[in-house]
Amino acid sequence: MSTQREMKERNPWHRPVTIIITVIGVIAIVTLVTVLVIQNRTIAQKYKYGIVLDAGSSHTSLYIYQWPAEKDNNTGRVEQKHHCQVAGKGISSYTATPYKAGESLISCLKEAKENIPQKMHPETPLYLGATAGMRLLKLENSSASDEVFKAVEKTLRGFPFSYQGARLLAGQEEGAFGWVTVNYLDDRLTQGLETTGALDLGGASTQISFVSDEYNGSESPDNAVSFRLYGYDYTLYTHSFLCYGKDQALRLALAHQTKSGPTAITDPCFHNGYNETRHYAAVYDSPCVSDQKPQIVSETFIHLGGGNFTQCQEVIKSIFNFTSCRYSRCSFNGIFQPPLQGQFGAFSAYFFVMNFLNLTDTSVPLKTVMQKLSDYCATPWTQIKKEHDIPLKYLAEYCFSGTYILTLMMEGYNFTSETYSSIKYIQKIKNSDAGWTLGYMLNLTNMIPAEAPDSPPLTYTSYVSVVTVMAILLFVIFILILYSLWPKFNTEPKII
Ligand SMILES: Nc1ncnc2c1ncn2[C@@H]1O[C@H](COP(=O)(O)OP(=O)(O)O)[C@@H](O)[C@H]1O
Ligand SMILES: [Ca+2]
Repeated sequence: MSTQREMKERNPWHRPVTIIITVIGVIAIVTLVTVLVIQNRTIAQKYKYGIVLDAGSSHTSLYIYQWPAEKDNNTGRVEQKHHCQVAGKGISSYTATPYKAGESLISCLKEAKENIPQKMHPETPLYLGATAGMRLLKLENSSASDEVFKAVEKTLRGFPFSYQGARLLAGQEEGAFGWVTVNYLDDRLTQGLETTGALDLGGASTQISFVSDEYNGSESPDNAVSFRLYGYDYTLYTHSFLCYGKDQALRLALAHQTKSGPTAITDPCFHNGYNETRHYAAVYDSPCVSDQKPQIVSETFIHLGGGNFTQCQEVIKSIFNFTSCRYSRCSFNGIFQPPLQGQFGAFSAYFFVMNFLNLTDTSVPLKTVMQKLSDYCATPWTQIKKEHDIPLKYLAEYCFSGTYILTLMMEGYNFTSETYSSIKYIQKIKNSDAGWTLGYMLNLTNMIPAEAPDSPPLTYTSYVSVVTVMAILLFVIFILILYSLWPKFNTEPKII
């Protein structure tokens, strides 16, 4: 009995005061860690938003981006939250009724209102950028393009967002912002890693953008875009070929085949059995081909399919001009291009077309890719129609588009069977679409700083772990000190 009492008295853990201190200590640590975690999480859950409308030649898309509010103006990841495809054609097709170009955007803007918390609407920037369709319209009829912009602006101003303007993007901007998007999403810019080139194929224009050690902007300065991003300097080579998007390239190919004004053509880029009557006026209704219009023999011609990949390649080659180059080297049409360098991301129509054709795997030898495409082009139209349930207008064009893509890359840009594997067909990177819109918004909101921002030395997880471990350690030390002093505490009451 007395030994038990002695032991109890010697062991401080049996004293109520020790138990109370321990409980208080544990509560303190739990509270500290909980406060840390909750405090940080509440901030991280608050988002800011931005909206960009991509008014392309074939259609308009609305993108909503979001980023954590406290990482504003910092390296915080901006990501795509929502995408809405506007019904109908691109805004440049509404020349006869410009107000309808504005109206066409309403349903996507309403969707945007639903996808962004109401209290954030007034501080959400809203941008519209128009590309090659509007570039062509401006060339053709500049007052019509002004009317379309006015109509679109009127609609955009009618929404509660912070309207930042609707404008025509220059080809260099379209190429450069596509490059920024790809490299931002791949996290190459903050790290100063070797960048990825960007290949964008639209309906009316196509862009190529990459960094080459052999290009500093002195030769053909129009192709240079210089940036300082996160403390690293870049001089980008970029070029946008107007009329070489896949829809205008098809017009160029048709124009080449109807030079003499025939009543029928057998087009090797369309399937055997394909047979459509086309109006000369419709084919030549674009500034890309209007000057090549033959003296009209008849109003229409019959467009027949020949289904021959090799001959299709020859037709497509003839829409490129390789004869003149006043620089050290050129891609085509006398446009300077430095040697290709590094990896490339090929997006928008590059992806749609190659994905449809099941040809996105670039580790497959180019010869095999060409053989598969050749087989596809040689498949009769009746069989193609049976095998695929998509609108016939699009279905008919995949042989042409696939052949155009390979010819543009190999003959136009000078990729080889060796460098073909440096191309990756991409649609999205980490859930955000590859395209110029994200880069455009990052630039206009100053979200990519020129200098590397001062980042906290620890990541969030390491920070919480260090604080927790330190708190526990301090508590243990405190208890040990208390324990070592305990005999003194105990002796006095014993004497009494
Ligand atoms: N699912 C798809 N399959 C094939 N082509 C597509 C698909 N979706 C979009 N496209 C094509 O991608 C191109 C997009 O071009 P767009 O951005 O509208 O023009 P631009 O960039 O020249 O202004 C168009 O040729 C359009 O037909
Ligand atoms: Ca586009």
